[in-house]
Amino acid sequence: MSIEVANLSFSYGDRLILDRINFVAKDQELLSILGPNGTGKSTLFRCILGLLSKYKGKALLNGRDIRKLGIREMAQYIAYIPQCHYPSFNYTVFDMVLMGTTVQLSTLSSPGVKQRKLAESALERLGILHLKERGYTQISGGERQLVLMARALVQEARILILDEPTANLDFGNQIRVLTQIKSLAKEGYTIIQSTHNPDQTFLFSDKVLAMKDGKVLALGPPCQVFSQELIHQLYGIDVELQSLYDDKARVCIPKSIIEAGSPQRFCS
Ligand SMILES: Nc1ncnc2c1ncn2[C@@H]1O[C@H](COP(=O)(O)OP(=O)(O)OP(=O)(O)O)[C@@H](O)[C@H]1O
Repeated sequence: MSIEVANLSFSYGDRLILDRINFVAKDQELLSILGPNGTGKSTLFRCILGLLSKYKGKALLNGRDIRKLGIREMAQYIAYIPQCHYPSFNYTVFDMVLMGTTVQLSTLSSPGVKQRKLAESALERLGILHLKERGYTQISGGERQLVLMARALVQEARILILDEPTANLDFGNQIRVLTQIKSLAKEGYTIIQSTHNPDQTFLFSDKVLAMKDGKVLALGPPCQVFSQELIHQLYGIDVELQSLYDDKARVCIPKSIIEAGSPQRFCS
């Protein structure tokens, strides 16, 4: 399954937010979108999902205009995890996940043994089976994010669009979730995520789209895209980019902090 965005531009009123965005995400690919706050990442997702439809250019799913897909068809292909999610009712975690299976069911039928097993195994895969009977509104923000991830998995859509999936997670869960996301891509999913962490983006992504002020600054494999200049362009921060483990990892070290550090703090 592929998502292609071609010359997509979008404005809120007369304020241009997205300016001729182009990229393709294919199956077995984890594409990470990196860019400062307010640069248009969520807006881009909302355009791709057809939640904002008055854009110029194209957003295509396997060559088809996504705006022409019905809601049900869309849910069969694309699962979306937004940045924030506030349910109005305190469903149990298990029911929240089970709701993700409804797209597989015909009208008026309810989830059965197969769907319940799917929900259990998704909770297990993400290490949150112990939360199963808890109320969704009574768990932490990070735990909720993991539940939404489980719900996206049981939807069995082959394209995942994830808006900052690790934003509220502790370091261990960030790595666990990114590892799961990466392994889903290897299994054949097409995954597009937004992120604010350059080091993790380098480590986990197959492709990176760097954007600022609604424009694409760079697009390509992390080893080609990542540079000190790019980080400076994106965030206005001077970094030293340290390459580790035969360039399997690159770590951004803010120069100003190192240069200003006292001998005591840095134990030298
Ligand atoms: N409904 C709206 N009406 C008008 N402007 C909006 C609306 N939603 C977002 N914006 C503006 O559009 C721009 C892009 O917002 P968007 O949420 O897409 O950025 P983002 O890159 O996802 O940011 P972040 O990393 O902080 O989540 C911002 O300047 C934002 O203030």
